[in-house]
Amino acid sequence: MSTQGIVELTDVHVVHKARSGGLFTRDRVYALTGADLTVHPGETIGVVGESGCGKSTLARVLVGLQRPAAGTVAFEGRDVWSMSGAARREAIGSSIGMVFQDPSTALNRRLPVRRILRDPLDVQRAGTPAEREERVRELIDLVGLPASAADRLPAQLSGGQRQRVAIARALALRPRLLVADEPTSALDVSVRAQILNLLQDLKERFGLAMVFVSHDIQTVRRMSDRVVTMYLGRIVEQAPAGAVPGAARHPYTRALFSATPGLLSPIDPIPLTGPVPSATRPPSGCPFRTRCWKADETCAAEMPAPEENAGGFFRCHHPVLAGATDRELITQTQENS
Ligand SMILES: Nc1ncnc2c1ncn2[C@@H]1O[C@H](COP(=O)(O)OP(=O)(O)OP(=O)(O)O)[C@@H](O)[C@H]1O
Repeated sequence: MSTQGIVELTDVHVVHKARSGGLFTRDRVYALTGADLTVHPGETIGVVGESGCGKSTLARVLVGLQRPAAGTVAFEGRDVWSMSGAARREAIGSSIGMVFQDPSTALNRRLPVRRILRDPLDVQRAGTPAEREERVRELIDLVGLPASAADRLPAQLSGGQRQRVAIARALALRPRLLVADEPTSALDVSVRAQILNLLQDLKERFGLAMVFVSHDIQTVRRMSDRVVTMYLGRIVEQAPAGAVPGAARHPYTRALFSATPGLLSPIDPIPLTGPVPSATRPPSGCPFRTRCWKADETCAAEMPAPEENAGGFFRCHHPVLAGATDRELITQTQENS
């Protein structure tokens, strides 16, 4: 795609101080390493990977909440971390909204919904006070809440209604991109589909781009145009969602997807053996090598360079065959173990 991205990450690294028992230690957590990602107008990117692989960190970098240790984050072509704080907040507020996992903690519990939704409009001085009131009414309607919700406190709403408020707040300033970090995982199973449908409707209605972080691979695949696979702080593959898992070349993407019931032929999943290494001491070379049935000394020596595939890329010295079936992969696994 040649259009300018809404957000563009170039070689972004995030390193945290490690904590143990609430105290900082001398260790470093390599939460994000060398991330390159461009979010184009109108597309949905799904981010998958096991717990702790850096999905939330990536989401926080994309919305300007996390300053990288190195690399650049450009919004609409402008490097946001070289801007003043006020200019950055304005650039972020006008282009990106974020929905967090748990609306109970993301919303100010002392404020009624009307105030929660007015807050971003007041901060950015968006229109006259009367226009802001009108926008609040419009937002409540947009997310399918009754008008009476305006006067309620978050605690007086259900979990699903609270997440609708959080989505309305994220949309208040008419962003071009919505970043949703596990937006349904704190909700009752019965309302998850409604929230996903709402996000999908809003995306289509306003032509929003969306970055969708989830543990639920089926949902990611259904909602997304492009799937980004993360492992231990690295983006190891990007592929068109419709082509995953068949065209995915990274063994980790294949293993993740093969463990999802209903996606591939119903045979044993490709085993992911061994523990996930610590993000404070990632393995040399390819981070996945300690769990990969194809790893050899090359994998220990160097991180694979990105290789183009199906409109995306993968980073692997020994990629799986495009289109290989589960059974072939399992056979490869057995032959190589
Ligand atoms: N503020 C922080 N201080 C120290 N370490 C952190 C901090 N935030 C994240 N980490 C660590 O960075 C790594 C990436 O965390 P992140 O939350 O981005 O992963 P994730 O894939 O979103 O995980 P999950 O799916 O469990 O939410 C993990 O090892 C995590 O423990």
